[in-house]
Amino acid sequence: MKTNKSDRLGLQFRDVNVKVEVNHILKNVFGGVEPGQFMAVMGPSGAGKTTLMNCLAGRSPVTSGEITIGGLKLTKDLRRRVCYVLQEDAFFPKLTLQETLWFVAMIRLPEDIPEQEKLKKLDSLIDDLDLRKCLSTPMGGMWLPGLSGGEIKRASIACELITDPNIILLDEPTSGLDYKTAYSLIRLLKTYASRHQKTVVATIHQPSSQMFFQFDLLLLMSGGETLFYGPPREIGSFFSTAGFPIAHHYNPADFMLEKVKETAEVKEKLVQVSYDTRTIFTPDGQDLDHRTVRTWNRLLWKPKTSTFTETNNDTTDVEANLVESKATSKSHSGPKWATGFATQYKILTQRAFKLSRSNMLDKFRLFETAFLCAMLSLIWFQLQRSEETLSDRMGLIYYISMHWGFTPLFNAITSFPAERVVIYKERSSSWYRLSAYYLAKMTCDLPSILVEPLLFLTVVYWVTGLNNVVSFFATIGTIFVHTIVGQSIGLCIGIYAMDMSRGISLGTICIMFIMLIGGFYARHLPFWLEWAKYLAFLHYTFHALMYLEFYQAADLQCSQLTNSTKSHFDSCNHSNQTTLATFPAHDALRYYNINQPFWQYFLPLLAFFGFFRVLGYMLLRFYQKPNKM
Ligand SMILES: Nc1ncnc2c1ncn2[C@@H]1O[C@H](COP(=O)(O)OP(=O)(O)OP(=O)(O)O)[C@@H](O)[C@H]1O
Repeated sequence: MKTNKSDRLGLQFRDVNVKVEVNHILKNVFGGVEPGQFMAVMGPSGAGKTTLMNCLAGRSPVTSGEITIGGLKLTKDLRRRVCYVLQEDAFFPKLTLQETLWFVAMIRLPEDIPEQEKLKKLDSLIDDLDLRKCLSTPMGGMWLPGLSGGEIKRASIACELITDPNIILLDEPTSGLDYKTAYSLIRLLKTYASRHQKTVVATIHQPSSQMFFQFDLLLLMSGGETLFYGPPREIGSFFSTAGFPIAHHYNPADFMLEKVKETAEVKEKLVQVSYDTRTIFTPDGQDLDHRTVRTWNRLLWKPKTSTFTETNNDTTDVEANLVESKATSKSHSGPKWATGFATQYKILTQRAFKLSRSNMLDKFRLFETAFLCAMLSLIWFQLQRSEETLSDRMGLIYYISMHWGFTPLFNAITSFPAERVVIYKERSSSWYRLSAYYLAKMTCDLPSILVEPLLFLTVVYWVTGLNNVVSFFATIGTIFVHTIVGQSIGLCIGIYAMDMSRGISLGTICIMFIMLIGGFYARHLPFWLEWAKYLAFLHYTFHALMYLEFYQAADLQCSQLTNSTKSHFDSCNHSNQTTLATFPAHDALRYYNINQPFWQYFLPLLAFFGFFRVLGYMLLRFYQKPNKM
């Protein structure tokens, strides 16, 4: 990969303050890194490392201070030149590394780059990050074995490097890795930074001494302040000045982290020395002028006893960079997303299909459907068309409505929190439009949620002896819409709860409410609760299916009457026939108070579908919005 001068952008920050209410989290933090350099940010827990990284990435606002890239103030446009690899790696466990990287390349690289070129770029990145041998391994997760910790971390880095950013920020890239893997990751990043002239900043916890001296620069923080900023080899003289010389055999990283965590007096002494030894070096002896890149570049700690004075680039180079980077920044102020809506939709749909293919062919779910078919067929086998079996017929129809409304509702509640972390990460980095993701998800969920009711109805409808062919197809159509409504409500609950157990509790309340007022258990609700049935989608489906069952259906047999019993149907009571008396099926509709035409039950279902789909989108957009600049 060729690197031209304008691709070389350094990162500088000074007087960075972050206050949250009364907490002063960052206090006048400053530092800088040049292209080709690797700066490690270290400090004890709570020192403010992550807060600083969030600010440098433009994901958290600073209360005061300045962050510049190549001499330009960090703006939304320039943020695109910065990538941020988070500590948590969030991937879909079932996708292979190849599928994951392919998705990232296709969605994050600009539309005008031909696919072949995108794949070439990806190929060279795979080699740079040594990922070739595990391309066909699943990403893996808690329940699915997959990539190793080091490979996952390199995959996370690859997902960010694909866009060729100038500044690479990494939050604890080595945490959870063993010594050897951590060391080789740092070596790999350092080689990458110097080969491609990238600026790398990473927070690091407890590096080995071998790793410690790999860093070009070290920013040591404590209590939100910068204690030391300079090359790691200078840390010894910093601590010596403070009266805490580092023993030869000691790992300097361990030593400094232990020291800053010691007593309040030790910490105070270090802060004091930090201020006393702080000098700002300008090679030509000019007064410090923070407004120029020249001084930014030379803003280094210089312990008074130290001979350290040099940084990597000479001044003229940096100035040249500034001019070129300004031009580059203008040329990069394009649209917010690398790809258009149609491409995003296509790529997201392909990924969602890959993810849902296992659901569609899930043996357990197919077995569940087969078992249910068998149970219902046995219980309601070839129901007689008679007055006596009316309530059985109604029970069967209510069960079908309940099952195909509540199963997708529950599946959707649990499906969304499972992908929340991945979607959150991708949206935070503006990989795609929310609308493209939402539409793709809707499209891909359809086959997987419609296949099972189709199989189920094809068997159960005929085995139990429901109405006729026309009614069969209308029933399938109604159940499809009903299933999608159930899934839409489940999605809303899942998005709102964003947590599996909260979602399940909310879902259970919702299901109980819908079930009880749906029209089967209580045909006559108290007058003050009558309105509530209109909120239950099950009410409409149940009535629509009842309508389809008794509309233009064959007559039903009357009950055997005695002198003391009466039928619910006039035709039976007035019949002179002693055997085989029948009544018209539409009398059953009247008996159950189903007096509206079919469309009056069906249209509200469509309205439910539209309402909950829009609500789900709104919740994602405004209620579960990722943090952005
Ligand atoms: N939104 C917030 N409101 C109040 N305090 C906060 C907030 N965010 C962070 N802090 C506090 O600021 C301090 C710095 O947090 P930060 O996460 O940056 O530390 P860190 O150095 O990254 O720690 P670790 O190494 O444990 O991840 C902590 O004491 C933390 O409790």
